Amino acid sequence: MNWLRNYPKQNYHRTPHQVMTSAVGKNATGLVAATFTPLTSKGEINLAEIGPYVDYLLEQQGVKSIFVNGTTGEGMSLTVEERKLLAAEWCNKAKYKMDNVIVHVGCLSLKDSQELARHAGEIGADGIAVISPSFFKPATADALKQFLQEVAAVAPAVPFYYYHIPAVTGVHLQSRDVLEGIEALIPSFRGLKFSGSDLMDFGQCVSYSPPHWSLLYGMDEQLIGALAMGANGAVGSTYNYLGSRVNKLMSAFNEGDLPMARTIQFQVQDILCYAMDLGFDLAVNKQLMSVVSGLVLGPPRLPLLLCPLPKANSIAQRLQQVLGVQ
Ligand SMILES: CC(=O)N[C@@H]([C@@H](O)[C@H](O)[C@H](O)CO)[C@@H](O)CC(=O)C(=O)O
Repeated sequence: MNWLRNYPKQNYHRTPHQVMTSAVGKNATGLVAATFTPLTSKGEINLAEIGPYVDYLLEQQGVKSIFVNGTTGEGMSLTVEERKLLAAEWCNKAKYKMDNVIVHVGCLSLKDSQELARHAGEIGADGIAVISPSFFKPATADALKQFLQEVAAVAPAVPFYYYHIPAVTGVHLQSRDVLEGIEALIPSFRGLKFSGSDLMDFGQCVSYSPPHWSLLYGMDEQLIGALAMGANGAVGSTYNYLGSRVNKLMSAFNEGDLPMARTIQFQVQDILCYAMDLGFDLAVNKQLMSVVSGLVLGPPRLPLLLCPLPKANSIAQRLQQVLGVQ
């Protein structure tokens, strides 16, 4: 009995971690790196670094799916034109190599979101994701669903994901309310990227979801909790440089080796606690990725400020110490 909220009961008997194939495209599962956007030292997008970035993720981290132009990619700080050029280059370089390229197309303007969604369909993206508008915020889940529906409608053949990240958008609508009846509005709807800490809301989303949706979790520090709730995969910034270790966490979890999965989760937490004590934001995260990977990712875009190198070096050192422990 669902006594938490008064939702109509669904009877999907969903098997955790398994996603059925769907009529529209393929679903994203497993580990997905939310990519940083390479910029030149002058702050222009640096497309030349994208090919090496894709190869780094595949060869050094064993990460086969990416989520581009999202929060980590500073998507909301880029122009529509820049986002198109970046999305096209990520798709081009990942083609035949990666499993999934999901392009985040959310904007404050519905028209801009539609333009990016249409473009993502044209360049062969495997999926699109949309965040809630956050300046004028939707008053209700229905208002948000109308916005999502209008974006999805211009790219009906592209799998669509709703992207929930309340700490950044300030939109605290329950995702479960957003999912209610959504496939009737958006036939291409294929899942949720949930970057919130409310595991009860996430659990209710899993409980409601049909087997052909993917439920992807986005708070890297507590992934194991979401896996226990039935997440099909994870999207996050730290998988850029911790992907190889977190792949082991996922395998351990799937094999029922909870002590191992927990050990790795605690290692991720150790690194993040260390970083947070020093002050951890996207600018620090981006610099850390440059230090760890050797990729030239450049500065963040204003209003974010460049992270001093010694700070990123110090976190990278901690990361090496922690990863040295098997
Ligand atoms: C607020 C934020 O940036 N969250 C990250 C996490 O990966 C986050 O960096 C990590 O859990 C460390 O706190 C992702 O959820 C963001 C993300 O997937 C994206 O870039 O779209």
